Amino acid sequence: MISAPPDIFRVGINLPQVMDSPHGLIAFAVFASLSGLWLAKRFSVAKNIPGPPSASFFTGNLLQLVAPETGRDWQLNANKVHEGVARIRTLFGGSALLVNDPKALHHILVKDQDIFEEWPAFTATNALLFGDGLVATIGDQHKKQRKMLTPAFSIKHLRGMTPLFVSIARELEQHISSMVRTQPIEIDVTPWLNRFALEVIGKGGLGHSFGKLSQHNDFSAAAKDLAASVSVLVPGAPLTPWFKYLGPAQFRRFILKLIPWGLLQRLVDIVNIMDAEVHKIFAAQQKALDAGVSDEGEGKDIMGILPTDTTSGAIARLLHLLALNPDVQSHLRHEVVQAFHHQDEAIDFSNVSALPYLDAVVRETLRVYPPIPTIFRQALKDTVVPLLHPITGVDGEIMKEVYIEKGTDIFINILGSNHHPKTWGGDADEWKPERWLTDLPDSVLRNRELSGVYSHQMTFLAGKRACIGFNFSQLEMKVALAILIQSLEFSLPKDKEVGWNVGLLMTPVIRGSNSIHGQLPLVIKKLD
Ligand code: HEM
Repeated sequence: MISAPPDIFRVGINLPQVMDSPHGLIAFAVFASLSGLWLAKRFSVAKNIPGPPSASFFTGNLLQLVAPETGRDWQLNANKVHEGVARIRTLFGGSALLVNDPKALHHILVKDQDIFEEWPAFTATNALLFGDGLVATIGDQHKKQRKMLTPAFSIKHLRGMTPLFVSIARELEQHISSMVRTQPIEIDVTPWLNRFALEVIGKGGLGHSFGKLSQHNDFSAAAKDLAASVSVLVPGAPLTPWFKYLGPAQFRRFILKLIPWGLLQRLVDIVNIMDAEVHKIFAAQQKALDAGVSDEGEGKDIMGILPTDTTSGAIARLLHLLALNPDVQSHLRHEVVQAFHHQDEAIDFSNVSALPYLDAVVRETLRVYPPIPTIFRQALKDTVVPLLHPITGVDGEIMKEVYIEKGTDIFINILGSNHHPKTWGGDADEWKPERWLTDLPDSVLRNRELSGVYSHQMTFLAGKRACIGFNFSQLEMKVALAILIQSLEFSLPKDKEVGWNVGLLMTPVIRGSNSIHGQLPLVIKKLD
């Protein structure tokens, strides 16, 4: 088993600390010169658009944006103070736009989606880590791959997969129940939820089991560490498109192995573990196909999608909120027990999707706490983007639209969009499941600019690159909750405070542990 050196995931590995070590300093110098060239053209971007003051010439506002403990509030406030479009500072005086205005987002993600493409650093990083799958491609190649994958996420397909989801959730419940049978105990639920989500994607998507949920496996540990490792390396992301010019994959791996930086080495290990497992899966599938074994109904055509911990993070957030709000937890348990009477076979796609309170809890959780807070885009040419809510420029001019130069980086503020007070009202920041049980305000229902694929929110984004798995993930969350909540009660540990760190994904951590390694300790009691 390959495991991470203990201090790799400490919060302290951020840009300032990297610069404290000789290796970090050399890496930073290379990074700085390349990034300087890369950013030279960006000094003039959107000068009249107001934004927060730059915190540092070297890193602008980037370290505030991704600061583990405070980044979430910073992202929310930046768009509250500076309304729907804020100019933020990036590396070496460069600028980018942080956007949450509904009309601007509609243009960027839907209407003018061909002008705003994925960040090259994002697709390049995905290509380097996972190969040329959907998340690493753009343009026609992306369109083609997406068209091939879409049927695998249809409602018809998900209906067929529901019993499989139920049986995996039941396996999870049984393992947890066996640990808490005699008395309530504290359990870190993150590895369990991660193995659950992996098994759901493995069996549901690839027809492949990653092993028993009760057993540690390297792949699941690698998947769990992946987002944390990549998040810490985000400030170096502009370098990744250059990295492919270093030579073939074998050579690049050789070069990486020479760099004595624990975090990078862990990332190489993670990629190697995933690569080996994916090759095993391909070989097994090829064998099955050669033997004429049908894969119908198991959704093996979701091949190429890497399992992520977005959904396991969302389930963790749901359990944490239920532990924080025992009344909501009891109400939810009552609804689910009434509907299913502890009988797994009573659960199907339609009835688990239609439970009003379960649905409200899930929608509100995804709105207030989107697992991915920010997504990046880049303008491929000069363009003008209209605003729903005009802003006041630095020179006092009222701006109903913003001019965006070719090459401008756009930070889609998913979090800020879901909390927009002019859309969701003055209580937008509050977690209130009951908001979904009454009529939503006109500012939501009659707002044609709210183009998110899911429930008027940006959580799964909008347009041609919106999350293809959002129905899959809804089903997974609802089935897991419906099974766990019937027989288990979740409460908070007395001696630990859980916080959620910002990164590429939101990650639960124990406050004061100084680690970004995901942990969510909950006290779990078996109900009679
Ligand atoms: C709560 C859980 C999830 C959230 C919040 C989420 C969110 C997102 C977001 C925001 C994007 C857009 C990324 C971008 O444009 O750069 C995305 C893309 C994607 N998601 Fe999800 N996702 C979730 C679960 C899933 C699941 C369970 C699957 C697969 C089974 C999945 C598969 C994908 C794929 C393949 C893409 C790329 C789509 C494309 O480029 O066309 N997601 N997701």
